[in-house]
Amino acid sequence: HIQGTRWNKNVITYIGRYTRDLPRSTVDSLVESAFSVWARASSLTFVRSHTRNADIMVEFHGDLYPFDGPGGTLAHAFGPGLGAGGDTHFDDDEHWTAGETFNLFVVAAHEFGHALGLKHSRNPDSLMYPTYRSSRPANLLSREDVANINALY
Ligand SMILES: COc1ccc(S(=O)(=O)[C@H](CC(=O)O)C(F)F)cc1
Ligand SMILES: [Zn+2]
Ligand SMILES: [Zn+2]
Repeated sequence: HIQGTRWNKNVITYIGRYTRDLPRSTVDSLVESAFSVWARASSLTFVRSHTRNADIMVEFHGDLYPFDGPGGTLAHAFGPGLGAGGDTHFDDDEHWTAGETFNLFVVAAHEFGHALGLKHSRNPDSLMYPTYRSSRPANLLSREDVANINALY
């Protein structure tokens, strides 16, 4: 993945595609909530765009461009940059839910961390810890996550 360092702006646009697992309105609200996790903790704002030249393209892919079937890699994201930079893809071979496994909000919040330039954390309490756990605390971000996004922006 093209791992950039950071976006050189604070207003970041995104445009979303959909999965058959959930209603479109649910995907919209889970994606928006996942962005707001980072917006609340930083000086960043996220604006949904309706033109294809958004910074972050949120996609679901599986069949044509398979990830690895159910389980394994759930999603991946490109680091900040032009073109594919920031784009975030979810494995549509997973079962995406608004509740248990796999929770789209939790996975999206983690991926958007990568799309903003964050790497993995070794702290199991951090959102940026590389392992998915459905039982997430209410406050998704650890103090380390908040410190890391503010060190970058
Ligand atoms: C908490 O959010 C996630 C945890 C683990 C993953 S993952 O298992 O898909 C991970 C991909 C990633 O760290 O983004 C693995 F390397 F494939 C995605 C989101
Ligand atoms: Zn992809
Ligand atoms: Zn990750």
